[in-house]
Amino acid sequence: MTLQEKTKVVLLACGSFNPITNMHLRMFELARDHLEDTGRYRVVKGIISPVGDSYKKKGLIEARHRLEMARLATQNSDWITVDDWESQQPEWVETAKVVRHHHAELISSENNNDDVDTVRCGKRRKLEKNKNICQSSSYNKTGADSPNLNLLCGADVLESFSVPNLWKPEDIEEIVGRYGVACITRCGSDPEKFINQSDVLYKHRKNIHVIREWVTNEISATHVRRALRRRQSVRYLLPDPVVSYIDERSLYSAESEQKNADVILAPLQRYTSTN
Ligand SMILES: Nc1ncnc2c1ncn2[C@@H]1O[C@H](COP(=O)(O)OP(=O)(O)OP(=O)(O)O)[C@@H](O)[C@H]1O
Ligand SMILES: O=C(O)c1ccc[n+]([C@@H]2O[C@H](COP(=O)([O-])O)[C@@H](O)[C@H]2O)c1
Repeated sequence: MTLQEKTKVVLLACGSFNPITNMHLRMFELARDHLEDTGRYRVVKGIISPVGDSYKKKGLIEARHRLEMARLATQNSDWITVDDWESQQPEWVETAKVVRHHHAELISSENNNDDVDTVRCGKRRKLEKNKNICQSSSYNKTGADSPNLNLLCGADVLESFSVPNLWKPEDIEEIVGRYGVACITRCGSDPEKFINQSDVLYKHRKNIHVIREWVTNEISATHVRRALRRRQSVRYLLPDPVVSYIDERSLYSAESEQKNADVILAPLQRYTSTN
């Protein structure tokens, strides 16, 4: 298969990123390697979409800080970018809607003959040095292929599909059926088993790429926040500029961890109240 015949893929990661960790960045690299190793895909862009404050997760600090940390973490990447559309919405937005929004943007960039790979991350000069992406950009202009948007997530998110009142069944169907998922394994997770046990996931199993992280790595934002509260070092768990950003503002404390402590998570609140 020639480069031009490969399907272009954009990876979209939705989450709290409270704060962004090295594992969040690694997810993108793992997924790109895995998809490109199949010989069928070209991963042209990664998007990080931090959730808005109205998600109301316990300990969630303000989106402006989470966005800034994500920007600092990706400032040297030539393909991963941070998008604030989701976090700017006045209410919490279902992930299916976030995926739909980014897919529509992608299609509209293609239709406008924009350079999909560079138009929204503003790193044109750097990207043009990348031969693969440069070739894929010129190919876009022919309109001959249409890009896929895959939701990039850890196995915990896939497994959360079965939590009652957390996800709407039609949203799950849309995400896996219409767009597709790139799922990174986590310690203690068994995504293949989970897919087999779920009728909707099994039906769309060809759209779910399970990507094994062989160097099991349980860096989690929860662990990072806990270490920060205990004044322990988080260096090498997070990019250095993110560590400095947190330290300079003392962003995480016992007090910040109590944010939303008595509030119900937005999706649970929304779906429980409409049942
Ligand atoms: N160690 C990890 N391995 C695989 N996926 C991960 C890992 N850490 C985070 N992710 C994934 O990154 C995405 C964003 O996750 P999120 O911001 O909730 O990170 P988190 O570290 O799991 O957060 P928290 O500990 O606050 O729940 C999710 O899809 C999540 O599954
Ligand atoms: O769309 C939904 O129904 C839905 C239900 C629960 C969670 N999500 C999204 O999944 C992500 C989970 O992030 P986190 O930090 O709670 O693991 C976050 O982006 C949420 O908006 C989405």
